[in-house]
Amino acid sequence: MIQINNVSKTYKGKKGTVTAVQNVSLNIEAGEIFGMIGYSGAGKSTLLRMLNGLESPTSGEVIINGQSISKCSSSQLRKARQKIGMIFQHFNLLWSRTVLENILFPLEIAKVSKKESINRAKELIKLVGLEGRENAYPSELSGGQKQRVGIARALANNPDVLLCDEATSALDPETTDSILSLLTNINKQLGITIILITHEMHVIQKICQRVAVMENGNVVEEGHVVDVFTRPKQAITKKFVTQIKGNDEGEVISQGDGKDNTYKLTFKNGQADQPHISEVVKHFDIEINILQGKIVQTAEGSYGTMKIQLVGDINNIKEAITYLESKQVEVEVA
Ligand SMILES: Nc1ncnc2c1ncn2[C@@H]1O[C@H](COP(=O)(O)OP(=O)(O)OP(=O)(O)O)[C@@H](O)[C@H]1O
Repeated sequence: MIQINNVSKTYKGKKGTVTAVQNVSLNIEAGEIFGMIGYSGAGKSTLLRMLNGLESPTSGEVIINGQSISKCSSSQLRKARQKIGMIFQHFNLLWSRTVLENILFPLEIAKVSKKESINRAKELIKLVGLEGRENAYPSELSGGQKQRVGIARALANNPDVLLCDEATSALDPETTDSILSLLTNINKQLGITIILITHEMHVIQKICQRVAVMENGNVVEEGHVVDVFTRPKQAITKKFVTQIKGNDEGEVISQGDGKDNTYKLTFKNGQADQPHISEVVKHFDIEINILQGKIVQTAEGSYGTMKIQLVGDINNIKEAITYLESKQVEVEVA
């Protein structure tokens, strides 16, 4: 649905040229929640703004639903933007307008009739959970409520895509979670493709199916969230994953006996919820000492890692490992 083909963006300033985005190529599927994570200055905002033509690439092309955003005329771009909603870290609401009037604004620009606009705005107010606050001004709302107005306004023209620019960075953790749940519901109910940028791995963990990691204008790693979490390749990705998992693989339960029979198990795709360990104990004549373990929940199901010691006959241990692997549990010598 969204193709980012070899896109670069450079800015020329007094101090020379800054390359904000460098040769980025990504494909985002319809209906996905796709996250881009990186530290400040990594190029996330620039890349996101190229998706709705707020910035144009120095080279490369952005195609949404078959239409080249980077090469279309300004009138085509205005029309295309109606199908690409955007929400912002600082909400960008019109302070002199009420909640209802803020949501009506994009409908006025799209020249939708007054009656239809009011019906649509009321529907959206219900969708984002702001019933009863229609006539409040932004200054009378909490941060979470302001972002709900931002979301309703972004959805006014029934977009196919919603771009989220650090949409929860100004919110406390609880409000962040409620806004992320709202975005998940919108994605499920309306089938809207969501692309979000963030510097918080928690946001990626909570709602994204796939993630791209950005550093110095480049996408350095990309994949399904569970895969990136369980097998981060780049140093920067490992740092982000540490935000969620901590520095170790979980709580140390036992030190073991120091013998060379320790294995690391990785459970993915919902396998963390299955009783594989107790099955192994039941069916194979071996003992298992659990040394360390951790389970993490993501939008795509839970995954976990566990360090165990297998004690018993070597052939039984081999059979137990084969059994675990047949259940899609990854086993490696720790
Ligand atoms: N309009 C501009 N003119 C010049 N340089 C710019 C401009 N916009 C961004 N940059 C530079 O491009 C690089 C990437 O910035 P960008 O805002 O895309 O990063 P980011 O990952 O979104 O970071 P942040 O979260 O801090 O906004 C930075 O070095 C920034 O200074």
